[in-house]
Amino acid sequence: MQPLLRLRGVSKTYGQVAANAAIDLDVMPNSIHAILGENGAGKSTLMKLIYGVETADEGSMEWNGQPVRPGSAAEARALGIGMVFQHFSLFETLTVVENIALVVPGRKAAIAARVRELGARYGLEVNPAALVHSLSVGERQRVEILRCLMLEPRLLILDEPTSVLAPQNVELLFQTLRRLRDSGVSILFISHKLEEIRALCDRATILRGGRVTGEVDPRDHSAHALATLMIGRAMPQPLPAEPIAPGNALLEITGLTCVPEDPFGVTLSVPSLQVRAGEIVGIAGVSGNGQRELAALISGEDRLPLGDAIRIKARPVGRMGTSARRKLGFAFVPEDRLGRGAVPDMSLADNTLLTAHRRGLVRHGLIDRRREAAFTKSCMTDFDVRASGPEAEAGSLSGGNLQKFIMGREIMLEPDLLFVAQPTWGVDIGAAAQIRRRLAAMRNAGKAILVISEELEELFEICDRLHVLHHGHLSPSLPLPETSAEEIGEWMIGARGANHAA
Ligand SMILES: Nc1ncnc2c1ncn2[C@@H]1O[C@H](COP(=O)(O)OP(=O)(O)OP(=O)(O)O)[C@@H](O)[C@H]1O
Repeated sequence: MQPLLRLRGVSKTYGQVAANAAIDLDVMPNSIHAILGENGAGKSTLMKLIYGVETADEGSMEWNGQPVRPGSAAEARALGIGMVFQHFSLFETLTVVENIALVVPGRKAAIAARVRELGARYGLEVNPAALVHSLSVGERQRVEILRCLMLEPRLLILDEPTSVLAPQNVELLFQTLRRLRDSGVSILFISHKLEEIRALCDRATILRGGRVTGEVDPRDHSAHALATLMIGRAMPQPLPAEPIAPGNALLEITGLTCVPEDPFGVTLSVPSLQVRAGEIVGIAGVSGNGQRELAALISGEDRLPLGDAIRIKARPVGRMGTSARRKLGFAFVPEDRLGRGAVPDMSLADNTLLTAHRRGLVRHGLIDRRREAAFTKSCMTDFDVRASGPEAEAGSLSGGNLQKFIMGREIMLEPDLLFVAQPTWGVDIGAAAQIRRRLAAMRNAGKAILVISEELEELFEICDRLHVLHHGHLSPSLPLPETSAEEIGEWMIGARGANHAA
């Protein structure tokens, strides 16, 4: 059978980095084909070459047996290739429909109707009239997927589409993808979740250091075997939590209710949340249930009219900005890596300075470049951030490497209280295990950590207690390991607690 897409000897170099080296790839019709590899292995680069947003230095591409060389995304779309990016490409100040109308022809009312119809059919519900900046990361991803589906592609490229979807939506998406495959659409699927790949894909190409190192049917291999093929070494083991008695509450939220100014925002109600020294507390829940609003209030990006509802180290901080809170020994990693976590067109060294300037990197009002470089380098070494050096632009890093850098930078500040949203989003499984070990080590050393994550397994691995956020309401504290995943799942869908009783 003729492949739908055939690549031969495709290479792409950025400066010194061979992001793709002599890649051969055949994507068959009616196939869901995974691309596997560690952070920085070259997966996104390869997809960008296929989608025409980057140009290969060498090699050939055939589409249905015909040589092609898409020079832009529009040309790729005209061929029938669609792509959902890892980093969102939506305009924040436009509505969902307006964003879609930029690439999908038709009247806005008709587009809105299709958004609703496709959303309901595929479990990708989103309000067509909502402004994108008011949407959670998960909801934005839904918009990106919907926009692609509307163009009825023959090949759909999905770069980590499930990283921000709730488990039940992942299953719905998979049903969608299988249906698409059966109707003649092939799918290129990038994910770090190996069980997902085994459940969904019929082919997997493995990349390491920009080269193809294997091609397998993932259904014939265990997740462990796939991981070993991918990273070429054994996985780090979880660090056990030491039995220590938690100390003082370093973060306390009591009786917080907050109605957002944004009409599409979520109203928050947090009766009680405490994070004490020597414990990791998790907040589970499906994205879009108030995580963004809660994170902004805890970090200080949004402020409260009265300070009292949120306390850090017993000080009311509700009216304080982020830098005043950081001065108290607080650090945080926002979920939006490229928007709030890092400035893409600044070097890693300068991005270090954004939050680490207090650690002796600025003296007498002058930046100490040597110390700045040293701090950045040790962050890169410690957290295995693969990039050319401290001068690399943040935006040139692969998604997972940028996440490792931001996590590393904040952990290296040695805060007493660390707050992280989606700590391992987009990070490969080896590096994710490493990050969880670092968080566990901080806890064992008596630090207080609050983690928002959509990955229940991750929360179960590292947390002492969990809360669940549903429709903006925070559940009571649920101890681990006594609480089952099923019980948490019930809180997540509102089958327990106040929302249920109402
Ligand atoms: N625009 C760019 N400028 C410089 N280097 C780049 C650029 N884009 C990618 N690279 C480098 O090419 C390599 C491959 O990156 P790529 O994003 O393709 O990796 P990936 O496998 O998709 O990783 P991840 O799983 O973290 O998303 C990395 O070393 C990255 O730093």
